[in-house]
Amino acid sequence: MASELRGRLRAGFRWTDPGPDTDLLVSDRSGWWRDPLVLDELGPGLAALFSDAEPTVVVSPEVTGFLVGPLVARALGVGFVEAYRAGARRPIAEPMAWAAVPADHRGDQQHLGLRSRLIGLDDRVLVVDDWAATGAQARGLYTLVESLGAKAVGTAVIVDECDPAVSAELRIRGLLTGEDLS
Ligand SMILES: O=P(O)(O)OC[C@H]1O[C@H](OP(=O)(O)OP(=O)(O)O)[C@H](O)[C@@H]1O
Ligand SMILES: Nc1ncnc2[nH]cnc12
Repeated sequence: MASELRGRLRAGFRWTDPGPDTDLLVSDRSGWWRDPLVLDELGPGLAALFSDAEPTVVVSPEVTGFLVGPLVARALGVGFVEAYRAGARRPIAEPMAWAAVPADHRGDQQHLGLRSRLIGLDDRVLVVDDWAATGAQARGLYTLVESLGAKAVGTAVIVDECDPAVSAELRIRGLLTGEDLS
């Protein structure tokens, strides 16, 4: 099952050239969501990366994390909590906890926040996202959930292109590496 899922993820991914203003290619992940087999298998596939960790809740950053995180929560039989990027929308009128995110793969500094009543002292949090590049989102979310007394058990991503030392430090596990998509 995992190898079929990996094959579909590789087949559904494209690097896109956005034009002459930049040398950088951008990732087109839309083929993943368009493939019913990927939608069906992604949650169980990512959940299996942490079958040993007994998470009690999944936390994901907006915006692509809001798509992937609930699939994993469903597979684990646990709930899902949204982590919002500061400034991306109107303020949320409920008590929030915030943490700074170190500069990410774009070099941007951000803050991520979640509704503080949704994470408890006994929670074992699995961070889920589509991609880890520098590990900045994972690092920021660990700071955030640990500020609420919870434990961060690790981060499950579709693509892990972090330096291996960073992946090991942050307990990031992925279905694909950057090389799988080159
Ligand atoms: O490991 P890092 O350096 O933190 O990078 C990983 C983040 O980058 C992407 O987010 P992006 O800003 O492209 O937003 P998206 O959710 O809209 O795809 C991806 O979804 C991760 O959240
Ligand atoms: N979606 C993405 N998230 C993080 N790093 C990337 N590098 C290229 N595409 C990316």
